[in-house]
Amino acid sequence: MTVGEVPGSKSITARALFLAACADGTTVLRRPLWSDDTEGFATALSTLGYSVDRAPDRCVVEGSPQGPPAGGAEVYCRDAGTAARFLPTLGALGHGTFRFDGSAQLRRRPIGPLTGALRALGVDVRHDEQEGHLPVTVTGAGLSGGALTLDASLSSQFLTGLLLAGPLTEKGLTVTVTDLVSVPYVEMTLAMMRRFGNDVTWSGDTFHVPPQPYRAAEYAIEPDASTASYFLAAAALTGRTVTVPGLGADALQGDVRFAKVLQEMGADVRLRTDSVTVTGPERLSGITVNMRDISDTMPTLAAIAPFADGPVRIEDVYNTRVKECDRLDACATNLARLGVRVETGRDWIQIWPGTPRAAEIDCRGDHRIAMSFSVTGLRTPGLTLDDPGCVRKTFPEFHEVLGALLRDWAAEDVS
Ligand SMILES: O=C(O)C1=C[C@@H](OP(=O)(O)O)[C@@H](O)[C@H](O)C1
Ligand SMILES: C=C(OP(=O)(O)O)C(=O)O
Repeated sequence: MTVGEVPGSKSITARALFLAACADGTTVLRRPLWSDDTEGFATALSTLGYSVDRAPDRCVVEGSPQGPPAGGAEVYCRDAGTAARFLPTLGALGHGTFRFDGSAQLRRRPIGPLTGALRALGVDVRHDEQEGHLPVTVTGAGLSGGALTLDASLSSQFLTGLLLAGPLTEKGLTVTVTDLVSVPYVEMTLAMMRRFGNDVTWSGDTFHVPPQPYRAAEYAIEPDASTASYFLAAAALTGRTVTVPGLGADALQGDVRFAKVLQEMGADVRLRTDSVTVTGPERLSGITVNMRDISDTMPTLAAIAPFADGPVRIEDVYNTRVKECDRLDACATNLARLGVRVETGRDWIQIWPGTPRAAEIDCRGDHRIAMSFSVTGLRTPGLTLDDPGCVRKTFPEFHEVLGALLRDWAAEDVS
């Protein structure tokens, strides 16, 4: 069964919008994601004075290499970590006072390493309420650049925000990281900067970004690999076959490696250059896996783990505690509600085989908890979600697409 409706990558759409805004000329993005996060990102760019023309299957952006055309703005980042961690650097490149705020959920998430880095570069940054959190006011006067040290152990997005802005600084930017999570997202940033004409050098812990204009581009956005994980997990759990076209071994997104995790658990996985197919085994096997690089798929694995024939242990995912919610705690609490044995530590979770019973999932407003446990629901009659709508952050049509897949499977069984 082919899932043709996996929408565009959130992370690629956000970077492409940023790069388009910084480029000299007009950029056309093909098949961007339109969801709460990326609509918020595009709206934020409009608020910053950029011309952004949105259509369902494309987006046209007029770049402004001098920084935001607006001489000041109030930018609302909604729930989006990408907007909160990328856009303040645009404010710093601009001229005027730029205030960034977000939802209560986003305000709880850390931003201090990024604002500390901007201060180290001489930018006037003020946390308006709580140090290290939104709302934040950036008084931009252009960025001269220079060298700084960054702790990216809680989020790689701090580094991406700085790298993306680096080419538009006067002297360029040198960033040395003391720790770094989610490395594939940084590789994605560098690959996309390259497509827009900039070459970052990365050696050991240090990234050097030369001052260099970005060139506008025509850019096609891949389907979202984290979103695909729910459909691949659904196949793995039910013994069915799912193919996601447009996403394969050549993908920019590290989360495509989730298919390899399913393979290690016994699924039959075909990872071609531009598609991935998963066929579920009779029974998944238990596994111990380090998900530091692909931690957005930790809840997907946790949600199918009870159906494996042995314990599933997921390690090195501390920073999932500072995502849309504390995801280690949310997974553990919800699995326990389903009657499944589970234990967590600072940066790990272990789940034992069990037979989940009917319960309501406490989504905590987190799209990934809602989508992951919807997959558990495929083998748990009576499982419900307290907040199904929270999927709007990255995939507003999730429940409809999953429902259509189930109807196709039922039709297959009849014929
Ligand atoms: O740069 C990005 O687009 C992202 C990086 C990751 O965050 P962290 O670096 O905070 O782990 C990921 O979880 C998030 O969904 C998107
Ligand atoms: C962590 C996530 O989002 P962000 O950090 O971009 O808000 C996510 O989508 O799982």
